[in-house]
Parts: sequence; structure tokens; C-alpha cells
Amino acid sequence: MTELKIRAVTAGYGRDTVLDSVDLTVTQGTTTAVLGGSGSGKTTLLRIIAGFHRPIGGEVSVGGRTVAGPGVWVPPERRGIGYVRQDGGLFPHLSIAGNIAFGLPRPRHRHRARVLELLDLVGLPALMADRRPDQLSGGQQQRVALARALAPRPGLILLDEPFSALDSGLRAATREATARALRAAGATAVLVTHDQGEALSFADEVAILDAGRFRQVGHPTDIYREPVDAEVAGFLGDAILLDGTAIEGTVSCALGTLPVQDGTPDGQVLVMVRPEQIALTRAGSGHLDATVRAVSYFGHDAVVELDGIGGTPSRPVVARVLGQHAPRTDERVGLSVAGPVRAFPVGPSAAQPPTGTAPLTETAPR
Ligand SMILES: Nc1ncnc2c1ncn2[C@@H]1O[C@H](COP(=O)(O)OP(=O)(O)OP(=O)(O)O)[C@@H](O)[C@H]1O
Repeated sequence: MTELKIRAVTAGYGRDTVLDSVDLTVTQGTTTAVLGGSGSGKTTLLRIIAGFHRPIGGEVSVGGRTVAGPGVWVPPERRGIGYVRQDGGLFPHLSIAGNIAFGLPRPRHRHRARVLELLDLVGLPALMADRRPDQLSGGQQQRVALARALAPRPGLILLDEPFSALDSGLRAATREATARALRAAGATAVLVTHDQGEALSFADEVAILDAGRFRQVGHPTDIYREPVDAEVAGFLGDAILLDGTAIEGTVSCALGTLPVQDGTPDGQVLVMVRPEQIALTRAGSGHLDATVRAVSYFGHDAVVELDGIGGTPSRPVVARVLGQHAPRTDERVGLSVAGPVRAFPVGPSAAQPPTGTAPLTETAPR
């Protein structure tokens, strides 16, 4: 399998620029998830890599070979790239075996062993080889689509929101089976998704695409814990944002005085706390007390809305706790924050100033 390199790629439709000089490297044998909202250009990026859309400028290389660039254009069928679409796109008139062997040299019936090997790789039983796509569940069809893309041993696999049409249980199982199959095949892959949990759990690296540019690229834990700014923090999960003042390794805010991440300059900051950094205990035993205003119980965890923090009126803050530790509405509880917290400088000296009118709390969809 091969390395993907994208350098200064600009692309659009008519006069509209969708990608503005983007760079991305996907190391051989790893998976990168491109995370972005609707219309951010995720599919356009995949279409450029696959050769279905021509960029205005820049260069794409796969395994050291330039496939798009100044004076160079390799057609899709000669790029050695596999593509898995959102709907799987299986051929309804072919058997599962026929679908998987579709991209292999003829005669296709010679490829039985490879078909069985691929069914095993994606976690499907051999007896499915002779079924038709409409005799499989949606998740099984997506696994067949992956097997078909892997069959010719492509240098690179592109996955365009392949789990989004599946219900949540099937989505998790299909995602895990896909990640396992890609690892077993040693595949280099790019997944595009608008689902932050999917991006963080599936990929070796996450690249956040917004308004035609990559805002941050990094290991999932690094970008979750150390987003470059408040907006990126919100892309990756729920984030509580509080005005604060940083002084010598601590920050004072509505949640008290907290240790702050190394490298935070002294001065006015926007403090970011993830809801799961807040621990709830008996009233009087935490750092501060707070009142429970609402509890959303999900079984495995619960989202708890708190106010009256430190005994003073305050706007609500959201904590996420284990379901078994969910408090009751109107209960007074103790509250502690597991630090260090992240803080973004604000004001004229900030390298990347967040807005001065940032809300006290900001939550991204669960
Ligand atoms: N064939 C096209 N002609 C004109 N504009 C297009 C075309 N395809 C996409 N666009 C526009 O380009 C922008 C980026 O589209 P793209 O499909 O790449 O986004 P996306 O991030 O994949 O979105 P989604 O998550 O909703 O699928 C959008 O504004 C879209 O309307």
C-alpha cells in the first residue's frame, strides 16, 4: 500500500472555490479521517484524489506517482484507488461473489479463492458469496462494498461516509469490522465523515476541514485535548467555554482556579473544559458546590446541567458522568474539574483570537 500526498490543492465548481490550497499527507498503512460539516468539501476532496474531479491547482501523488498536477492527469481507472460510496453501490444483478470480483481480470469465476479470502477479511461467512445484494442487511452490503474495493489490492482506499446510512448499532459494528479489515490488509485509507465520534474512534489521524481549509490535523487524542481554538474544540465534541484569567500555570474562571496546560500565556483567556472533566460528588466534598437543573440519562452515561456554581447565580454548565452516578434534579452536589484545562488567549496579543463575545457554554451535537 502507498502514501498519499496532497499539496496546495485548490478546487471548486464554476466560480465557487470549495478547497483553498489544502495540504494533507496520509502515511502508508494508516487511516486519516477528514471531519467536516455539510458542504465543507469532503466529497470534493475524495473525488479529486480518485480522479473524478479536476483541481484548479496543486498536486496529488499516490505512492510517489503524481496523478494530478501541472500538466499531469491520470484517469481514475489507472490510479489504483478503491472507492467505497455512502450507499455501497453494489450491482443488484450480480451475486456477492460477482460484485467482489468485478474489478479483477476476467474470467471472474477464477477468483473464488480471493472472494472467500475477502469475505473472511470483512467478517462475512463464505455462504454469502452466492447471495444477491438484496438478501443482505445494509451493514453486510457495506462490508461487501469494502471487499470489492479491496479486491484488486489498490494502493489507496477512499471511504465516503460509508456508515452514515446505517442505524447506530449496525454502524458501530460495521465501522469496527471495516477498521479491522483495513488494518489486516495494511491499507492506506481516507475516510470522510461529519461524525466526530466516528472520526476519533476510526482513524490514526483526524483532519478537520472547514470553509475549504484544514484547520487542524493530528492524532485523535491530541486534537481532542489540544484543539487549536474554541471553534475546533466544538467540532470535536462538547466544550464548555468560560471567560478566564491565566496567571503562572493556573486559570481563574467560573469553575474556580484550575491548572492550565503548559504554554498558556498569562492574561485574558477563553477556558475550555470538556464535560467529562467535571466530576460530581457529595455536596461540600468537591471544589465548589452546584445545583442540578436537569439530567439527561443515556444508560451508560448522563448529561447533567448545573448552575448556582459556588453559591452564586451562574449560567448553566454541562457535566457528563457515568450513568450510575447520575444525580437527581434540584440536588445540590460537589463539583471538581480534572485538569489541566486548555485555554485560548483572547485580545489583541492572541495568535488566534476567539470572539470576545463567546458564550459561557457551547455544546456540539452528541
Ligand atoms: N457538481 C457540483 N456542482 C456545483 N457545486 C457542487 C457540486 N458538487 C458539490 N458542489 C458544492 O460544493 C460544496 C462542497 O460540496 P461537497 O459535496 O464536497 O461537500 P461535503 O463536505 O461532502 O458535504 P456533505 O457532507 O453534505 O456531503 C457545496 O457547497 C456543494 O453545494
